[in-house]
Amino acid sequence: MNYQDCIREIPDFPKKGILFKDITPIFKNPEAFHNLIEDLYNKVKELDFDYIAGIEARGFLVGVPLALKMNKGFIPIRKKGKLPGEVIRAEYELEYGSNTLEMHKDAFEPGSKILIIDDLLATGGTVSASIEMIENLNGQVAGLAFILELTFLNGRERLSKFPVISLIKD
Ligand SMILES: O=P(O)(O)OC[C@H]1O[C@H](OP(=O)(O)OP(=O)(O)O)[C@H](O)[C@@H]1O
Ligand SMILES: Nc1ncnc2[nH]cnc12
Repeated sequence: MNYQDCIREIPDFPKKGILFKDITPIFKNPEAFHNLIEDLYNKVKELDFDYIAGIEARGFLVGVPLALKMNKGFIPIRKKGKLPGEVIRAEYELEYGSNTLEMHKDAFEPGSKILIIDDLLATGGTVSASIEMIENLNGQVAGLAFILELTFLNGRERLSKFPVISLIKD
């Protein structure tokens, strides 16, 4: 089964007016899940990076299997209050609200090259907060990869400094 056919749309979630793209059916179908990770792998394999950073929660679903396949370390970027060590934080706005993300200050060695992974690019607020934290910790952002890009929200425009990969544009 193609992962492209496993994304369903749920209107008015989590707020009225938002058309929510639900990726959960991909992970229920091993063939679709496999195809997804294979496609992502083929798109990012030319990039030069040391670690994959995944954004909680849906970024973990794709970041962890990809990191394992590519023999790279995985770094979690989490919502506030979840990481136990010393953290750096960044506040941000997204398509349907605002929040705070955190990373461990010692998550990677200064100068490391990091590929950021998330499931979906909407306004780009979430990934921009992640870039800000990585750069403040003296990391180099090697690229940004997503399953799905909502092009009408123009998130890509604020990310023009970096290679941006998305498997599906909507
Ligand atoms: O480009 P943006 O407008 O910032 O939106 C994209 C973000 O929104 C969703 O996360 P959400 O905060 O809903 O969290 P979840 O992954 O924990 O469900 C999605 O997984 C991205 O991280
Ligand atoms: N429309 C949407 N569907 C799923 N996740 C999202 N994150 C931000 N906007 C979203």
